[in-house]
Amino acid sequence: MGVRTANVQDGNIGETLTGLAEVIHGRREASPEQSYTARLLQGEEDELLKKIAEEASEVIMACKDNDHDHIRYEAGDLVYHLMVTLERYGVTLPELAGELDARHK
Ligand SMILES: N=c1c2ncn([C@@H]3O[C@H](COP(=O)(O)OP(=O)(O)OP(=O)(O)O)[C@@H](O)[C@H]3O)c2ncn1[C@@H]1O[C@H](COP(=O)(O)O)[C@@H](O)[C@H]1O
Repeated sequence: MGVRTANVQDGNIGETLTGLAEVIHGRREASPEQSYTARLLQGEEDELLKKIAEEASEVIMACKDNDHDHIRYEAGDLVYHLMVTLERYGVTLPELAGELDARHK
């Protein structure tokens, strides 16, 4: 596990995800030597897909430890990698929102 994020304050999830999606989209044209995100977007498909499974496992382990801060940290890793995956396969956040809204009863 890496160093956990210190002094985390609540944010606005819509603004945060929208901003992060824009940064990730911009990394499509970035140098893989300089950007981890660019490597995930432009590199081997399986490297990215393996990260989803790995990060999901880390969330599960943090939950089994019932460690609040660790769950938040690993969920951040999982959401980031999921967003890179959505970018790579062309699924937008508005589209995802529509999918979730369509389920709302
Ligand atoms: N949100 C993230 C983000 N979350 C996680 N990561 C990276 O994802 C990798 C996680 O892989 P690992 O789980 O193997 O890493 P680890 O920390 O050693 O292991 P664990 O802590 O998960 O156990 C690390 O290299 C993290 O740096 C991220 N890398 C980038 N971003 C965002 O993407 C933007 C663009 O970053 P570049 O990739 O540098 O272009 C950044 O400004 C950030 O906003």
